[in-house]
Amino acid sequence: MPPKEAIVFPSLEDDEDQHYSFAVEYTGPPVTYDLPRAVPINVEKIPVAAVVSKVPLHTELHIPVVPPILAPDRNKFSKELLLQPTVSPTSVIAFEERVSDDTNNCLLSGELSSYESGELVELINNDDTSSRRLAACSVSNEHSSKLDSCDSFDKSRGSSSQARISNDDDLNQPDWGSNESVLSLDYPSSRVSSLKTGDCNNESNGDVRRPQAVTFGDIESDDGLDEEFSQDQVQAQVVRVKREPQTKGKKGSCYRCFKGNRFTEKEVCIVCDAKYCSNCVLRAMGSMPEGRKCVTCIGFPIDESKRGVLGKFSRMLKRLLNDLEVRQIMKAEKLCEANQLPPEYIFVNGQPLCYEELAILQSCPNPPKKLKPGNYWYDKVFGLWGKEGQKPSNIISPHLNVGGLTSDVAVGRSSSCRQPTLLGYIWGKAGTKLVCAVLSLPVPSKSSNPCGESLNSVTSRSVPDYLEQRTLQKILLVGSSGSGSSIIFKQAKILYKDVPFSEDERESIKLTIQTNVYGYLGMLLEGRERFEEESLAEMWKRGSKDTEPEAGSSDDADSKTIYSIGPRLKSFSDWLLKTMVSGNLEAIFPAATREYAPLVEELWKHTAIQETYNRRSELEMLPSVASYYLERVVEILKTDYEPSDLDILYAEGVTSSNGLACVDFSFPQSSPDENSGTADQHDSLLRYQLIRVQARGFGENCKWLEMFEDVGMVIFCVALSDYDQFSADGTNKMLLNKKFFETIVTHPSFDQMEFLLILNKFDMFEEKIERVPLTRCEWFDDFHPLISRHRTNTNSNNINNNPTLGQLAFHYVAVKFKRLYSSLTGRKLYVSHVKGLEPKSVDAALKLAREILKWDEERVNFSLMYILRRVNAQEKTFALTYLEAVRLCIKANFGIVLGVMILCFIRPPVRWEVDVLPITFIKIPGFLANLF
Ligand SMILES: Nc1nc2c(ncn2[C@@H]2O[C@H](COP(=O)(O)OP(=O)(O)OP(=O)(O)O)[C@@H](O)[C@H]2O)c(=O)[nH]1
Ligand SMILES: [Mg+2]
Repeated sequence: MPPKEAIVFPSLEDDEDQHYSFAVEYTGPPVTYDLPRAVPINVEKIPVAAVVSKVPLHTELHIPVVPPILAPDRNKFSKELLLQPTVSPTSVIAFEERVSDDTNNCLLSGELSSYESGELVELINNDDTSSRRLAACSVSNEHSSKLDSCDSFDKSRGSSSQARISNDDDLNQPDWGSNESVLSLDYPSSRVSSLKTGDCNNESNGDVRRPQAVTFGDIESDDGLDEEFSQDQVQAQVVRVKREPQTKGKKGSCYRCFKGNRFTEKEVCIVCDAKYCSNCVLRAMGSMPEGRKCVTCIGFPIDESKRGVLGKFSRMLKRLLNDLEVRQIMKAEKLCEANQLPPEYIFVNGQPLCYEELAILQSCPNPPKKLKPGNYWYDKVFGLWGKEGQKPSNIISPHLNVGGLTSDVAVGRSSSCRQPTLLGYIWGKAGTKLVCAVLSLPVPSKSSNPCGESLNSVTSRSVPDYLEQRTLQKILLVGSSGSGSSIIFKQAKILYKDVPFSEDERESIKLTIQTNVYGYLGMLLEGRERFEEESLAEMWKRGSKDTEPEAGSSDDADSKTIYSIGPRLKSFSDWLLKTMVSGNLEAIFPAATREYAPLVEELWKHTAIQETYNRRSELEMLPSVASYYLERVVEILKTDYEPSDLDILYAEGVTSSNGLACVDFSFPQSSPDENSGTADQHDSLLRYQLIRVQARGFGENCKWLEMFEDVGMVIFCVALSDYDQFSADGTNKMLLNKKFFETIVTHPSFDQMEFLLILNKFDMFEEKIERVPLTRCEWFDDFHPLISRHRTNTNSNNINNNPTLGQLAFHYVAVKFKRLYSSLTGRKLYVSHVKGLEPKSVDAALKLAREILKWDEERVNFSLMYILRRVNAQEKTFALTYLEAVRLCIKANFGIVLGVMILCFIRPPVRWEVDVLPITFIKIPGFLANLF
């Protein structure tokens, strides 16, 4: 019997007929009737002292003092079933089960006092994610004695039980109470009050043959049990026993119907390895709240050999269930608490981990990959990680407070990997890279860089900074609200990431989209009301003018227009508008999608809404993307809706509006037919990081801007279509953009920084400029384009011969910004027009950003890396200062000549001149420079 089922019974040699009750886990077939529920309590939060029954307290009576039960040490105990003393031989009073898992609410608890023997009780976990069924049973003294002597229970340890039932004779226990009192421990008094104390004490009660006394072994009490809880014993307890299947037929057959052979397709329980055929699997596994487990295995830890299959569905499940169900089950299987890796299975430097340590390990920037139970060694200084007795398998984040030994000992286990700290950050060095490649040794990822940070001196730290810059180029994307920065960010994800959005992201984006769609619907309903009022007013006006209202025509008929809806839809519409106004739209999800889908469908198909939708251009609040979703409103508001990449791209509110979002990517290699060379291949190896921050995210006076001074360039995003828009205080939005642009480009953090201005929403701009003059914005009041008479096609792309008005206006706006930038910084601004909704357009703009970075790099590349390779550690400080001066000169557009002059004037060591000067005049191709 596994320890969790250990039940403690008193020795009752003296009374063979005595009956006692206890709770065991119910393992029979599913029951058809509703089970009474035992409500959980969280004992951690309610330290409860013992409740003493209403015994007449004699002065000489010695009442045992029971300390409050503290939270169990989760490392010490796996599972224990605690039995409270029974009062009546045929009823169970109370029990509780401790489950050692990684939650704080690890206590299951219930009360069986009112249940008959054999009756089932559903035991609910505190977080309501799992429940257990227990049967109240009664056993004879004989059986209880057997249970008492059961192997799995080591009475002397006292650890498997919190409460022990005893008879009068067993008085050699130190803190046993009076033979007249009944105590209950770690149980709220309110609940304990259900104990029929009278029953316990009243000897005249026929049910009670003998008064009972209880003693309690507190988990962490210091009442002499400490020695008993030796470390070894505690460790012994955490060995989890593999659960055996309930039934087993002939070899290869289904464990439930006993049909089939080993070739029959079967689904396997990840706990007990029971195999079920497709006819039985759903019956045997139920709704699978913890994935593929028999109903009776729910709550049990998985068989560790099956960890690899967690979350990987079988073809059988896919056939039996729909996609959504399979995904939910797989998600639960991977993420539910019961299936998480038990920390005590992982030994690091000889010591088992505790929950906190495992959490640290798994959440560090560079965690071990595919962590499995076993013995590992970990070098805290270098972050080397490997299986005990083997070479390092990868480099994880260093300085994690996990495992037993210091790094010295750990390194001793694999001395070949030990490196003196004096070497500094060695991973960037070509030699190290080569050695690692030859010996198949792991190399730390860039994210595990803290290692380098903490080890290096100030001078040597600059070296990897240069190298780092060359491998991960950071690009800051900024723009004021509505400029389209988040759409560009999302486009980058979709364009350059293999998996742009994770399952979880998609799930939350789905809710966002559905909320948005309700919002758009609300705007339509608002518009409908307005249009209805307008047409009614018009009707009445016309009616009073043209004809007298016909005698007998009802008021109702008069007050109907194409925008009118029936009372039922009207009340739904009123409710939705009210919810929107109160800002509670999010609160009605996800129930809304289920409950209101039919109403939404009816509403959408109604002529009144369709007519309103036809006039959507008049609804100012309705964003242009709204129609994309409203066309598919019925499909989107269904529960099984799965957003496509395009849906996500168009969705508003997906990237946090004031927060920071970043994505790492490489530009994919161009297709073979495109003109690609070695440089292009090289580019696909370079990593870029796009960091998107919205204006609000910089805080007051852009105080957080300093955080981004290590970026390689800034992309500033402006919506071209803002020129005729005004903010709430009446300021033109283009002027607000201009002001924000000035703040950013003149910020000291971005001194000498390259800027690319993206003039976004070019599609809207081209369309709008035909209707609304650009001069609507006072900054553009001198825009007087010469328009060719031969201009026939407004969308012509032939910008040189016959530019469209939109193109002319774009150039004008671009020049305005360029002049502004030049006047503020004395530098050149790069500008690109973009249609944010078109991937190609965004791709072109981001590739332009890459080119700008490259030009910038190449200008600086001439000698820096070359010099750095040649100097020794002492010369490094001087070298770096020197090179920085050259770099700044070049960057500041003083030109190469000046850079070289400085090289000559400052007179670096002679051998540098010999090495460097000749190369300074040779442009090192980007890919060569990156090898250094
Ligand atoms: N027609 C058109 N719409 C665009 C374009 N770029 C963005 N939009 C839409 O403009 C709206 C605002 O774009 P976002 O990318 O969310 O703007 P933002 O800079 O993130 O601003 P906030 O969302 O306010 O933080 C969205 O509805 C986009 O779909 C474009 O080039 N053309
Ligand atoms: Mg946005």
